[in-house]
Amino acid sequence: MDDVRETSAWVATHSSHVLVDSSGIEKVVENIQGSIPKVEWDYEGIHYFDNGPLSVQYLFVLDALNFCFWPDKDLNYDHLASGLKAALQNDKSAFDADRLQKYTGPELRELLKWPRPLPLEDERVRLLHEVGFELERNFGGKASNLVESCGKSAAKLVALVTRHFAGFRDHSVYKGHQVFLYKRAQIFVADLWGAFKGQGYGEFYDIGSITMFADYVVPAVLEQLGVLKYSSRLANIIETNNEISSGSEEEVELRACSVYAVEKMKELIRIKSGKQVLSVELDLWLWSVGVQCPALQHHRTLSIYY
Ligand SMILES: Nc1nc2c(c(CN[C@H]3C=C[C@H](O)[C@@H]3O)cn2[C@@H]2O[C@H](COP(=O)(O)O)[C@@H](O)[C@H]2O)c(=O)[nH]1
Repeated sequence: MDDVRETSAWVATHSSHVLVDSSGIEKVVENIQGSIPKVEWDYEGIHYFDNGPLSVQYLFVLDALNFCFWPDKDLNYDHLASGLKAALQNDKSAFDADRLQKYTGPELRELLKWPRPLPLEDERVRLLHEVGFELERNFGGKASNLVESCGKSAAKLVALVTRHFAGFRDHSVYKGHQVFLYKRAQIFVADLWGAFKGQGYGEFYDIGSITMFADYVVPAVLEQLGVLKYSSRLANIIETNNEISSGSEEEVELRACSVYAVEKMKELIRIKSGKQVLSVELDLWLWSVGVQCPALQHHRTLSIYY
């Protein structure tokens, strides 16, 4: 994803609140000695997988809703992944394109067995409708057709998803420049690659083109590792759990600097050890470290993008 890589680098070199510290990157790379801890996709055992097109439909619905869990302190990503899995096991047609277009907020809550309104519930429902509608209109109702039309190219799939599904168009304007982060579109590709183990619907000859997924967990991990440094004002906002608005300089810098830092880390691993790791692999390692550390404080932005 050249757009993501290039525009994130632009932010990192013009940033005012977040600094990517190259000595922090060097320390991390030294510590891991050329091999990042291997984290298996679905190490938690929470995702639906049957090795067929229904798994693709599941992952697309999952990533359409894969954002903003923190406003409910008891809700997290695991609830979404396992809730959708149970819903599908219970009713194989639950994610058919026509059904997706009809869900209401209370029905979605019921599907996930969540006892109260979900954060940004109206947006979640709107995005489900969009997925159902666009899949039906352009892809015969099936996410597997969308994937098949990309000729095993991750970059093409991200481009196609962001072209057809407005909710996946994760971008901002920063200091007058358009910045692309495409977190949910890219994680959909990574989820396919991980779930299908690089085969079938998960085979992408250019999986190396995907960047890390700029969410709210990985930036916090990078800060803990000394890779990101925050201005004292930004550090204070995060420590006191104050919200940061979507599209603000601070928010775009937190996300874009994370993409840039992971790209730099990948480059340094290659230089030091000759090993070619993928941003997807670095991301899953960093993310799994973050979610296993409940005390880690992350930035809080109300956003449909992550
Ligand atoms: N960078 C990055 N961000 C990720 C994921 C995943 C899940 N990936 C699955 C794929 C295979 C594995 O087995 C994982 O289960 C979720 N998120 C983001 O985290 C946040 C949720 O945090 P909390 O509220 O604490 O649950 C939220 O922004 C969500 O969008 C990832 O892999 N990378």
